[in-house]
Amino acid sequence: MTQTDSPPSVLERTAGWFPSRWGPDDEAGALNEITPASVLAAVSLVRTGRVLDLAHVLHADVPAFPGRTYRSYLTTNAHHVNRRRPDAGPDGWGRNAVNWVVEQITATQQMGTHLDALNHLQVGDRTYNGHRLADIAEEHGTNRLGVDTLPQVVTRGLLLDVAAVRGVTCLEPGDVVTVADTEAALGGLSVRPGDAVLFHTGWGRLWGADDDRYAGGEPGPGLALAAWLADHRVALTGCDTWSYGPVPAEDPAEPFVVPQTLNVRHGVVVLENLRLAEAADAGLREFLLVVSHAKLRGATGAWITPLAIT
Ligand SMILES: N[C@@H](CC(=O)c1ccccc1NC=O)C(=O)O
Repeated sequence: MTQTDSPPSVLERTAGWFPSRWGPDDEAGALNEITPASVLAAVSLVRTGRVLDLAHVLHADVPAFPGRTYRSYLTTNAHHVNRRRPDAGPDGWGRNAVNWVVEQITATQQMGTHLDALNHLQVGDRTYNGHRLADIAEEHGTNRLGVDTLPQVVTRGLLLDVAAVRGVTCLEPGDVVTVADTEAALGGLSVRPGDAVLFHTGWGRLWGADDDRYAGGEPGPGLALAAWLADHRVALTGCDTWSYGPVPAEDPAEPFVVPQTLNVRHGVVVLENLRLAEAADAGLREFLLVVSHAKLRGATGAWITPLAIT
């Protein structure tokens, strides 16, 4: 957009996007592509019994987008209170001296390894399936498209090692992952409806090693690849980066347009901050993927620990 262009209206920008292919009331988006038959096919990929954990550990200092926070406070008060109960022994409650500790967590969602719900991103005020934020916002979250409305995921996963295809340890911030990279990384494999396509860019190697660089930008799938993934009817996709798609964006006038288009237009669910280096180093390519998320009512996302099972 040059200074003389006026941006398209939300109506123009989203023309033809709603209702989604799964109907106006759908809240599952492209996760509808996962069927009992595709789950069975995915399960048949399990041969070795190896389980790879694709999540990072979450704590207060992990890299994140400004405004997102996670704090955890341990409370040990029960140790004191239990000793003062009428039936306490000298060391705790009861003859068995039971005590406990529990932490209080204050946090935004969108921290650590997580899944974005289809209410997280909008074009103007429009979400997936065209809902207006003004109509779905409640005190606690949204009354549609919250993460609790997304099905839990068991599907075929593909890990595409873009860093290896490019012959680098790590792509650079703003590097655009292309359809050609994807086809090269696929080798003989093909993408099927309902698949989860995960991209290893090497960026995740910075997590905990150079968090400022990690959070300062990222490589990622470009808009053409996002369209290709939607055409191939993938259910979900994710990267070893804090968002999804290149930052800086391909067109600086369109920040975060890749996850925005995947969510709002195509209903494709995005996973972020995946821990993929170990899996890439192990040569992981095609596997059973299990992604279960906490059913937080109306929330914009949820922590996940994706499991790749071979
Ligand atoms: N989901 C993360 C990071 C992210 O992806 C993001 C951050 C700011 C604006 C748009 C984002 N796109 C989400 O898919 C977050 O919202 O903090």
